[in-house]
Amino acid sequence: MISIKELRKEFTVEDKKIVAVDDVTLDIKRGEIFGVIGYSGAGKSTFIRLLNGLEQPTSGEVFINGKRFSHMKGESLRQARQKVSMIFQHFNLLWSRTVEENIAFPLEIAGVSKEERYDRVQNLIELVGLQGREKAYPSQLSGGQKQRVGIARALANEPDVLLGDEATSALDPETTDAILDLLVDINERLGITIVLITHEMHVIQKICHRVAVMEAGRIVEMGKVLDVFQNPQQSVTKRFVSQLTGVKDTLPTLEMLFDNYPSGSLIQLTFVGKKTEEPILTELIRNFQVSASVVHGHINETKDGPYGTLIVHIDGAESQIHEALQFLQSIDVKAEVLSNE
Ligand SMILES: Nc1ncnc2c1ncn2[C@@H]1O[C@H](COP(=O)(O)OP(=O)(O)OP(=O)(O)O)[C@@H](O)[C@H]1O
Repeated sequence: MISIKELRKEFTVEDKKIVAVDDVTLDIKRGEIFGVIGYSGAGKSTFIRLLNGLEQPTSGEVFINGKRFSHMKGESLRQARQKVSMIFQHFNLLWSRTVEENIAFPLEIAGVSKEERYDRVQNLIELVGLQGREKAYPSQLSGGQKQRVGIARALANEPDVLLGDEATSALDPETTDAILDLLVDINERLGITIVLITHEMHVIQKICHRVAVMEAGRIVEMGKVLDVFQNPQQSVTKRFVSQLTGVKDTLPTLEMLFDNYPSGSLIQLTFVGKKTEEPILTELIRNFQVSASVVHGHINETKDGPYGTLIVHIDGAESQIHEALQFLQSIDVKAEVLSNE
C-alpha cells in the first residue's frame, strides 16, 4: 500500500546540514494502523510530511498504491493528495466556517456538486458523531469535537490513507481515548490505512497494529506492537515501554528493595495474551520451594491482546530460583533478573 524506499530529507540551516529523515525504508500494509513513535526532534513530522507531499525528499521514494508519490508536481500531486489526507494536533479548522462548512471545504475544492456535498457531509457528520452540531463554529466546540470535524474533513474525499500528526496530543486522556476509538472504528468500517506519528506510547498501545521507533531520523526498531513491547531492543524503545508499564516510576522503590532484601532475586516478568490471566505465581510457589511476593504489577490492553509486567521478589535456594526461572522460560514468560547496578 505505502512503500517507502531509502527516504532521506536534509535541511540546511546557516550552512549546517541537518538530516531530519535518514535512509528510511518500510512498507505499510493496506488497512493497517501503523504508528511511528519518537521523542521531539526525531524527524516524525518531516517523515509524515514526506508521505503527503508537503515536503519533497532529498533522495529516496514514496509509493502509494503503486504510484510514485514523491517528486510529483502540479496537478498530478494535487490529485494524488486527495487520496492521502491528514489530521493535525491543533485541528487546523477554518474559524469563520461552521462544522458542516469546514467538512464541505475539500469537496468544494474537488468540484463536487452542491447536492452531493450535502449528502456526503451529512454522512460524515453521522460517522464522527457530530449530529446536532452542524451549525456550530469551531470556537463553540470542545477539543474532541474539533478533532471530530478534522477527521470528517479528512475523510471527505474518500482517501485511501489517513495521516495523523500528533492527532490526540492536545486532548485530555478521556477525549484521547474517544478519538482513538473513532479512528479504530473508521479503520474497520472503511478499511482505510492509518499512519500516526506520536510521542505517546498510549496511542501506539491502544490502536496500532505495528510500530516503528524513530530516533535521529532513523527507524531504529519496528515490529508488531506486542512483540516490541515484550522484547524492546533499543534503549529508546525500552524508555518508551517503561513509560507505559510504570516500571520507571517504581525504580526508587526497587533501590530500597535491593537494600531491604539482600537475598533472593528481583525478577521482571513480561507476558502477553492469555498468560496475563494465568496464575503463574501460584504455580511457581507450588512447584518450587521459593517464596514470591509482588513488588509491582501492570497490565495494558493492546490491539492484539493484553500485555503484562510484574516485578516479583523471589527467595529460596539458588538452585530452586534457577529452576523457577527455567520453568518461566518454558511457558514463554520473559523473566529478567533485575540488578541494582
Ligand atoms: N523546515 C525545516 N528547516 C530546517 N530544519 C528543520 C525543518 N523541519 C525540521 N527541521 C529539523 O529536522 C529535525 C527533525 O524535526 P521534526 O520536526 O521532523 O522532528 P519531530 O520528531 O517531529 O519533533 P517535534 O515533535 O518536536 O516536531 C529537527 O532537528 C528539526 O530542527
